[in-house]
Amino acid sequence: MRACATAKVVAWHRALRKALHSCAFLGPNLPDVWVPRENNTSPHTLFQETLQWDNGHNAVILKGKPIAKQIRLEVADEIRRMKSVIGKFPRLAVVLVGDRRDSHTFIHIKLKACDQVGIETVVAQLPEKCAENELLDVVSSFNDDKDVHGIIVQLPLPQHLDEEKIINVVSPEKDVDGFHPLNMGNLAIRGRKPFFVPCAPKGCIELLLKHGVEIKGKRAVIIGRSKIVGLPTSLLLQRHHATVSMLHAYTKNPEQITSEADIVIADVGIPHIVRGNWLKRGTVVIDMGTNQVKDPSGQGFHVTGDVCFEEAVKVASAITPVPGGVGPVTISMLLSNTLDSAKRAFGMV
Ligand SMILES: NC(=O)C1=CN([C@@H]2O[C@H](COP(=O)(O)OP(=O)(O)OC[C@H]3O[C@@H](n4cnc5c(N)ncnc54)[C@H](OP(=O)(O)O)[C@@H]3O)[C@@H](O)[C@H]2O)C=CC1
Ligand SMILES: Nc1nc(=O)c2c([nH]1)NC[C@@H]1CN(c3ccc(C(=O)N[C@@H](CCC(=O)O)C(=O)O)cc3)C=[N+]21
Repeated sequence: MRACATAKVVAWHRALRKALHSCAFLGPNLPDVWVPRENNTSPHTLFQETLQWDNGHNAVILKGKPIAKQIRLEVADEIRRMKSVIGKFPRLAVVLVGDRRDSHTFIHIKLKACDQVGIETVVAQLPEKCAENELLDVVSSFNDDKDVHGIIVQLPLPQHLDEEKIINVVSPEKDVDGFHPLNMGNLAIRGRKPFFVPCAPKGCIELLLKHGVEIKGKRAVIIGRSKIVGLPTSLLLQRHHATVSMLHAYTKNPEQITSEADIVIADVGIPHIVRGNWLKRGTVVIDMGTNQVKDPSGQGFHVTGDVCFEEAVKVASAITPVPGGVGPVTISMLLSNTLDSAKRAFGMV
């Protein structure tokens, strides 16, 4: 009886592997130099729009939405086949503490995207003043739940909670954010493969590659060194053989350093801190900033980047918009990481 059941499972897995064979891109994916997905049916020009100025300057607008959409279609397709062959699907656990309006917005975007591709979600919402042990227990219970394949703890956490302690408790094999020190450490060491690479940096590299921007040998400057974006982006760019400089709050004359860069990546969280005169003519600008600022009317909010787009677009050869640049690709990478995790749990890779 047991042998028969085992044979059936093996047959399922074989069938699923076969069914997935044509879609190689979503497996655990960190060669030393990360290549873009194989399903490259659309030339990168389809994702672009070029703005032309009277003085002959052109700037390509590096749109993220079409890239994000393509990834989502591919993820959805894999999940559909997974469901039909083995009757299983990925599940993501989302932990949200407190009531920050930006965290609520980001979680809403993530849950909606999961729903669209067939990833089931389970949300644990804790009050702002929750005890650290309460949060640790929630994370541990998701670690122990074999039907949960990915866990994210939305950051930042309220001040009284020790962020590092919480991140350390997330199982590295379910850490679809890629923030656990084991995953970050393996990303930092050349030749090693983390289970997961953080989503925003992955989105940034995907965007550059899909738009045909050469990284190897280029001078990249990252403004900001956070564990979510700046640090892992620097590690990924180094895997692609860029020469990377990191700028931070104590950097003197940042504009002088950025003006020597071929690629400038902003991850500060200060609206429009990067001005046109910080940039070399022809540079490529990736704006990771997603800052919610009040509308002039005082009624609502809108999202703006760390780069003064109106100035930068007149100098750069290519630039991401905010919104509609890296953000949507980041979300697609979360979907892709969650699918990878489920495939690993189901023995599909
Ligand atoms: N598009 C996407 O997918 C994502 C976007 N974001 C966005 O990125 C932005 C940054 O977020 P996050 O990384 O979490 O922020 P953090 O606050 O964690 O990090 C900000 C970084 O900016 C540096 N910094 C602060 N002030 C200056 C300054 N005047 N000059 C140079 N560097 C400075 C800090 O330096 P120091 O280390 O010295 O303090 C720090 O390293 C936010 O707008 C966020 O919403 C975040 C994640 C994903
Ligand atoms: N554990 C954890 N993981 C994260 O990945 C994480 C986090 N905490 N805390 C906050 C930051 C921020 N972040 C973004 C995700 C999507 C957009 C995004 O989709 N932006 C849209 C617009 C968003 C809007 O309209 O508000 C865009 O740029 O077009 C932006 C930013 C992930 N983060």
